[in-house]
Amino acid sequence: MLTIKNLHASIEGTPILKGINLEVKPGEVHAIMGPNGSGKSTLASVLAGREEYEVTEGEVSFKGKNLLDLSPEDRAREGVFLAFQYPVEIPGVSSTNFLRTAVNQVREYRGLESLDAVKFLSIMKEKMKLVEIDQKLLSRSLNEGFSGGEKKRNEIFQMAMLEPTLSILDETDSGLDIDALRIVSNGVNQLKTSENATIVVTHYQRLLDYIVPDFVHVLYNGRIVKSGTKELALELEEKGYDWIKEEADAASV
Ligand SMILES: Nc1ncnc2c1ncn2[C@@H]1O[C@H](COP(=O)(O)OP(=O)(O)OP(=O)(O)O)[C@@H](O)[C@H]1O
Repeated sequence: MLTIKNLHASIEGTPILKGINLEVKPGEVHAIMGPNGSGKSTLASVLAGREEYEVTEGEVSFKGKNLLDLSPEDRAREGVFLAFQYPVEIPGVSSTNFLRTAVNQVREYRGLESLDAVKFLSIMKEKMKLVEIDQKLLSRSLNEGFSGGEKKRNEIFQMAMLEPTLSILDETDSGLDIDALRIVSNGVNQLKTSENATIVVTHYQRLLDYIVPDFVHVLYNGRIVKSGTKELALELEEKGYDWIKEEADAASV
């Protein structure tokens, strides 16, 4: 579904991603871990098409198309969803209106008919249960004044509504209380099918007890320097990153 080959990307002339290779197949969950500043959010942003980043080398194919050729909007329409590390506030636009527009745009792109208000609200009610989100929150301006945890929960609610093929969750666990972590993770798990895939960027092994990954990758200095199964996350929790940094630094000399 997603094939990343030798991806290099820079921001303001500074190289951040220095040759990422990754293959994600339908039905898989991949966790990306790694020290602060290693490039995890940059990778998520480059995949979503954020324009501050310049891809200087490499290829990304998504469902057989060249992802890098598509605008951020078309990537979303194709089914790429990025849950932000810091969700943006959009004053004056209610979550409900924002989502109805987004959902209908995606449906139009996929050749499906638009949802009228009644149908939209009934789907919304069903998905609200999934992430236990309050209706009151959704009638407020998008993310405006939402607590950190409410923003994250709302991101997963948006994901539930948009039914993406590839979801990229950038530190969705940060700022969540213990119950919210469980609720958000349950939501992600229930949205999992054999056709879609998830990339979870996280610092904490704890999240991976809930969202169990098929693969864990360690990003360091703009490259994936180690990949393994969920046991790798446990090993990192126990041993930290120094041993991986040493291995990677020794290999690059
Ligand atoms: N405008 C910029 N100019 C130069 N360097 C930048 C710029 N924006 C980001 N960076 C650098 O890019 C590197 C990668 O950042 P990124 O946010 O992708 O890391 P991360 O792995 O997600 O980190 P964290 O775990 O702290 O969230 C960091 O060293 C950061 O300082």
